[in-house]
Amino acid sequence: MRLPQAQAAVLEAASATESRTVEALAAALDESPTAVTRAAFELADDGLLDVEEEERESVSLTEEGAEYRESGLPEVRLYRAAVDAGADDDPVSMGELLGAAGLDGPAVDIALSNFARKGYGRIESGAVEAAPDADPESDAEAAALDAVAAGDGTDAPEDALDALERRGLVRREASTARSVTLTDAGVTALMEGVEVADTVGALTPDLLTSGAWRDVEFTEYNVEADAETVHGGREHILRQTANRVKDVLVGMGFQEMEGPHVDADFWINDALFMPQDHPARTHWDRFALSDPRRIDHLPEDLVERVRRAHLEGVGEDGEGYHSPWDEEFARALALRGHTTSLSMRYLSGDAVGDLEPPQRYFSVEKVYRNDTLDATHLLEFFQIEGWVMAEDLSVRDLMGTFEEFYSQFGITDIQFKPHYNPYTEPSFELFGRHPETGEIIEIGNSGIFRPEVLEPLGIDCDVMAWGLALERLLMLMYGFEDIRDVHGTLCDLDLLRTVEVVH
Ligand SMILES: N[C@@H](Cc1ccccc1)C(=O)O
Repeated sequence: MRLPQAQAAVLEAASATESRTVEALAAALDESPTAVTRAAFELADDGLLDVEEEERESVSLTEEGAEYRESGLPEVRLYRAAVDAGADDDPVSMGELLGAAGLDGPAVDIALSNFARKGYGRIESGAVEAAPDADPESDAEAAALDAVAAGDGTDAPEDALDALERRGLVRREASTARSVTLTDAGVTALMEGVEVADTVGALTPDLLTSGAWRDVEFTEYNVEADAETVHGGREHILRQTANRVKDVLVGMGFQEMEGPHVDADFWINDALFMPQDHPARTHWDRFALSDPRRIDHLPEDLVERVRRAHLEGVGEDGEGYHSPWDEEFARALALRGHTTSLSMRYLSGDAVGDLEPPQRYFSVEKVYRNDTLDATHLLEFFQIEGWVMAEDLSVRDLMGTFEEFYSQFGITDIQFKPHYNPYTEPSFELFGRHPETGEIIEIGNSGIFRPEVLEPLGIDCDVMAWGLALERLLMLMYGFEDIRDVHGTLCDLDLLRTVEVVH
């Protein structure tokens, strides 16, 4: 039998009685593991070799983990120092113990937070009390560190490894281990004799520059042989969906807005008739900038008209807030909490000049909120902002627009709930049903801008507007239950690699 060089070598190095790992073969043959793997898969496809795959976990120490294995875990060092100083009888001052244990910098916090957790004692008003019966010799995490260093970390107790991983002291990686054994057909082939075919398996720079590629014989590709999975780059599903949303809205006659992520409160709130003492304008909810702290340029006339609307309202029997309105407050810079700031910039004429009805604009852009992270909230997310400016708009137009928009994503059962926004009247929240849990989740907020918003902007027709959450749309389309699977530091790479595009 004639085989390409790599396959012949792997066949000869494999054994019928003992399975050999790809790594061992690669070392013995002085070949790369990738070349051996490829040859093994090709031989397997011809029935000459069995390839066995095993998912393995490997555990290794991080730099910090190695350091603590040398010097002891900070909490263990604190405990030993405490017992030496008699803290198992009487509390001893922490400063003294830290010195004795040689702990400083970040190790101090680490020692303190793990000391109590592991039952080594208590720390109260700066004094340490050591638990007399604690036993640092049987510290499970220290033992697991030793096991990992000795190379048999995968045998260490799972909860100790979990704790070490959370502390950043060990790294756990999954890998696929492949090993091969000769099949009967492989043994027969070897006995009958294997010749190395004089073929070239891969084009090299040498072959190209010397021109030798013209004369050599190339190995046939076996496109049916199994192969290692190579994950190429791929558009993130969130970006993919954002682009689809843009296409849909452009298809519905909308133009795209763009503008700053950091903006003046004037554009984010004041132009929207949000009172300056509104709870959402406190430092709790927004990410304020300290440098630069304020915007230099605001259109003066507009500032004056917005100020008057806040104080007195608009129209003959208008009602304002009658509370002070501070221009400096309006100039403060923050990361935008919604993209309605862009709508204000466009509607005011500031972005692209004065606009005559009818007009339709949208953006699919990031917004930032100081929320508590959970399955449906992130500190930053994408908002699908949009507005339509026309004579005589009604709630029907608003609902119809959403029905048309969401139906393009296969979502046909959205629900509306009356809502309150300082800047729209009437206002509606939108809800959709989660395809997996059946739960009704909020997907957006909308309304028709109030005269108090439109009049200062110099607009005398109707404007309906909305902000929809892109991530929530994604949840409805794909059935994701935890938004952190899709983005953020904990996202599930496997899911992102394999998720199918929904059409
Ligand atoms: N800004 C609102 C959405 C919205 C935009 C425009 C009009 C009405 C509502 C939000 O972030 O929830």
